[in-house]
Amino acid sequence: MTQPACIDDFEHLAKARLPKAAWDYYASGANDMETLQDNCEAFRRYRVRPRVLRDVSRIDTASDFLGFPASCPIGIAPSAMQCMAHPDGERATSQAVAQFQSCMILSTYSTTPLEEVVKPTNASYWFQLYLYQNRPVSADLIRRAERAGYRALVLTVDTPQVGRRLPDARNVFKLPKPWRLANFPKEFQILTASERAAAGRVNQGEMDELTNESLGNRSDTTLTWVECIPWLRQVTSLPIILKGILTQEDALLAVKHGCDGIIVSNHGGRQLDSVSASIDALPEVVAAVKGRLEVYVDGGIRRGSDVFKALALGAKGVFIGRPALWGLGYNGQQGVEEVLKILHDELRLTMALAGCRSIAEINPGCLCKSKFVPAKL
Ligand SMILES: Cc1cc2nc3c(=O)[nH]c(=O)nc-3n(C[C@H](O)[C@H](O)[C@H](O)COP(=O)(O)O)c2cc1C
Ligand SMILES: CC(C)CC(=O)C(=O)O
Repeated sequence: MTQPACIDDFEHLAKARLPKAAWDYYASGANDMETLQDNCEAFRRYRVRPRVLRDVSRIDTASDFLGFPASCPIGIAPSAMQCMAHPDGERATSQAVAQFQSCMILSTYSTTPLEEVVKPTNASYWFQLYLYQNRPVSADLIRRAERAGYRALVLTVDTPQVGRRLPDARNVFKLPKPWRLANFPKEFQILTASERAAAGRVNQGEMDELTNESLGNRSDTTLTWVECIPWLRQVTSLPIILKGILTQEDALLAVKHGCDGIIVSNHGGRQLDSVSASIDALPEVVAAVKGRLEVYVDGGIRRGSDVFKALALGAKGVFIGRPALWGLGYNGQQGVEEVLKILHDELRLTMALAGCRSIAEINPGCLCKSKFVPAKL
């Protein structure tokens, strides 16, 4: 292949370059990976209803993330440990997003300190948060994110425990040296198998170690609506986005608790296997919130036409997870830029061929459902 021409090409190129354990960590979903597969297939059950003869000589993809302008409504979802994909890791992703003027959500489990990721540009940076039982640790992360210039906090709510990803269990996955979870001091780092043995712990695989017991502080499995959102409101004035909402019931609770946004997401099929594809959960969430907060979606977006479909179903914007990691693994910053550019170009072409000249013109009437799901060529 001389030049990658679509997102799937980046997947193949990155796979050929990355060590197996890193590839498996990025690629895998939970258990039988039904949701992972459905995230992509569900887009194929929607068909576009194109309008013609509408002067599509100028296509405008300008959008915004929480009011901050963006060149198009495609942002980067938080994914942990990006230095395994490329030594420049999160820095490279950030540079690409800055060039592209869109939005990057940085994972708590970044392999680059959060302060070194934000660029002085018009791009938006949001910080993804896992809350720990040891709340001062979380409060400290929030204050650092505020000082560094992050514009929103994204609380991931679908991960009270980490889903079981079988390839990681088989590989006994651990973050390879010299990389570290750069937002935490040394005592929070992941133990190696021998360190675990020395500490007398059962060797149950690194992912279990990483989060269920993890970081010396333990992810807080006791989180509830009534406790954690008011706590967040008390420690920060940044907008709060909940990531991992899949039902109208929880969407309504997000509205009730004064959240600023929702990301409809199943964590890229990595948490509870057999939940709905995110694009299938989107309409009920959009209908429930009735415009009272911003609704974004991630999961399975591999084409500009997928972005178009998500917007038609009411998403304010979309986030991509693995495609950015593939671009990064293939060619660092340039690879992520190419991934964003291809999706942007595809979105623009879809809009032109569907007769939509601006993001505002994309609406539910642009889509219909199809029972026929074409086989992937
Ligand atoms: C390797 C990997 C690591 C991830 N790490 C995080 C994380 O640290 N925090 C988080 O909220 N979501 C995390 N996610 C989930 C993504 O933010 C996003 O929901 C998902 O990747 C979207 O699906 P897609 O990969 O099909 O685009 C991760 C996903 C992947 C693939
Ligand atoms: C360390 C993990 C919990 C990060 C994550 O969210 C993931 O791997 O999906």
